[in-house]
Formats: sequence, structure tokens, C-alpha cells
Amino acid sequence: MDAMMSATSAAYNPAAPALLQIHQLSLTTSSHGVLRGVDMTIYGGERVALLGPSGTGKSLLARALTGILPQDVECAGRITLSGYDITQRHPALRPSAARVSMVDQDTATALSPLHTLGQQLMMVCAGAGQKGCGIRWHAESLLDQVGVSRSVMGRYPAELSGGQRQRVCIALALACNTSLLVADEPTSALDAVSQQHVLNALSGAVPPQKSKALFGMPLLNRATNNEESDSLAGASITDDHQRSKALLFITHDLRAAQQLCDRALVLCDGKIVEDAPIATLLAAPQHEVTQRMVAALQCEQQRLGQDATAATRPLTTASRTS
Ligand SMILES: Nc1ncnc2c1ncn2[C@@H]1O[C@H](COP(=O)(O)OP(=O)(O)OP(=O)(O)O)[C@@H](O)[C@H]1O
Repeated sequence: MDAMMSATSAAYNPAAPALLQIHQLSLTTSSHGVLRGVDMTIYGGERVALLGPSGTGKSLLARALTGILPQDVECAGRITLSGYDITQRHPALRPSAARVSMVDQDTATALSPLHTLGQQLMMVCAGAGQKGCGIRWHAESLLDQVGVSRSVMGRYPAELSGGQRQRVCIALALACNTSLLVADEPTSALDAVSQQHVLNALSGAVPPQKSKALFGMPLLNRATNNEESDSLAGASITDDHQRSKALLFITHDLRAAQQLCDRALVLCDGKIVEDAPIATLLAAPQHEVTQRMVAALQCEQQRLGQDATAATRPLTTASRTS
């Protein structure tokens, strides 16, 4: 029994300071080292953009978080989520608090063409513990949340637009009720209007923290005085892990990152080379790769006649347009 427990339960450290902590993560394919000692931290309530040139390993990093890496990719280092060590741990072997939901660019891999969207959503809701009539009610309320009409419940994926399908995938991710949502280029195949709907849905999926004063403050610091931290946060560290959600948004679209995220990480040559609030990163990029990305954005904005130094406009509410 003990052996079975240790095979299926991830080691838990209730004093872990962050929601997600990646320490010296290295991913090596049969041909080369993709990640070489990545360190990164995400706190509960944060919306973090992961930027970087094509082929630098952003999607592989996302797969390492979900626990489903390609077989030929070797993994070293440590990943902790909600206090659990999830390094190379299959989702089925993780406690629910340490699972990651993923929204991909390609909705075809996430949705079955043979089942209605209602069937698929209700199946996930049931798997996540909803019961009886609550299953349909919960599925429909998730569609409301991502701004898709409840009428899609009886339709098949092929009957929806790409943007609607992507938002249903966000609803599916929400149904899983995980603490970390990873969205890997969810808007790159969409037109501008659909992109905005998807960004709104993601924004509603991981709302900003209630108390801005606590935003981004490491929980470890909050915990130095337990009484004070409890009254400040209204919760213990463990409660924080359980309640707060975070978003990792992988994108090449700096404008989308600017709208949605509070902070950005830049991945290049196997490492995080820049980690800054998104407004700081756009105003004063430090690494040459970031400088190139920001220069490209400014060129595009000038071409479109927009103000290249426009302030960040974080999204706070999801639209209800279908
Ligand atoms: N299953 C695999 N087996 C071997 N190599 C792989 C595998 N998947 C990805 N790679 C390699 O890993 C590297 C990183 O790929 P990845 O898709 O993570 O990059 P990315 O930063 O997400 O790129 P993009 O921004 O273009 O999506 C690439 O060199 C890619 O060829």
C-alpha cells in the first residue's frame, strides 16, 4: 500500500512560496539541448506571458508542466506546483491541485469531432466532480463565462468558428479547475475579432487578484509573520495554493501579451533572459532579443498609425459576445 501511495502521490511541501516554481529545468532532445537550466516562478493570481523566438522551447516547457513530454525528450531539474513536486509526473499521478490545464493553438487535438460540445463539456465537468443536474448547469455556466452561446451544447466542433472552438477549449480547461492554465499561442490562427474574444475569455478565466497590494508579492514574505499574513491575505499558504489560479500565456504577439498579462518572461538560448512587468519590458527592453521584439511591435504600430508607447490596458472583464 505504501509503495502504491508513493508511486501515485507527488511529494508535497506546504511551505513552498510560489504557485509554480521551476528550478534549473533542462530539456534535451535526441539532437540538442533545448532548455538549459530554466528558473522561473509564478505566483497565484498572476498572468504571465512567455515570449521568445521560434524554436526556443516554449511549447516543450508547457508540455513539461502538463507532464506529457515527447518520449525522446530528456528532462532534468525540478518543477513544483501548488507545493507538489510534479517533475516528470503524469497528470494521472498528480493530486488535482497539481494538475495543469492547457489550451493549444490547434483545437482539433483538444476536441473530439464525434461528440457534441455539450457531451464533451459535461464529461469533463462530471470527471471534475459535478453531479446530476449540476453537470449541465455547470457546463452551461462555463460557456457563459467564455462568452459562447449555450446553443453550441448540441453542436459538433466542425459547426463552430475557430474562435468559438478556442473559447470552448478554454471552457473545457476551466471545467478541469486546475490552479495553472497554460495557453500556448491560442490566438495565432484567428482573425482580429476572434483573437479579442479569446483574450477576453482568458482574462475572465484567470481574473486579477482581489487585492492589488498583494499582487506579485512572494507568499514566503507574507508568511514571515503568520498572524499578519493571514489577516493580510485572508488565507494560509495552503489555502492560497488551493484558491488562486495563474495563467501562463505563450505567444509571439506582444500586443496580446500587453493586454492580458502583468509580467513577461523572455526565453532565449535555453534560458530566461528577461523577467519584468510587461509595461517595463515594453518601455525599456534589456536583452537584445526583447529589443528586437519591441522594435518590431513599434514598427507595426507606426505602420498602423497607433501610438507605439500606448500604456498597458489590462483586460479585467470577459465580453459576452458569441
Ligand atoms: N518531439 C520532439 N522531438 C524532438 N525534438 C522536438 C520535439 N518537439 C520539439 N522539438 C524541438 O524542440 C525545439 C523547441 O520546440 P518548441 O516547439 O518547444 O519551440 P517553441 O519555442 O514553442 O517554437 P514556436 O514559437 O515556433 O512554437 C525545436 O528545435 C523543436 O524542433
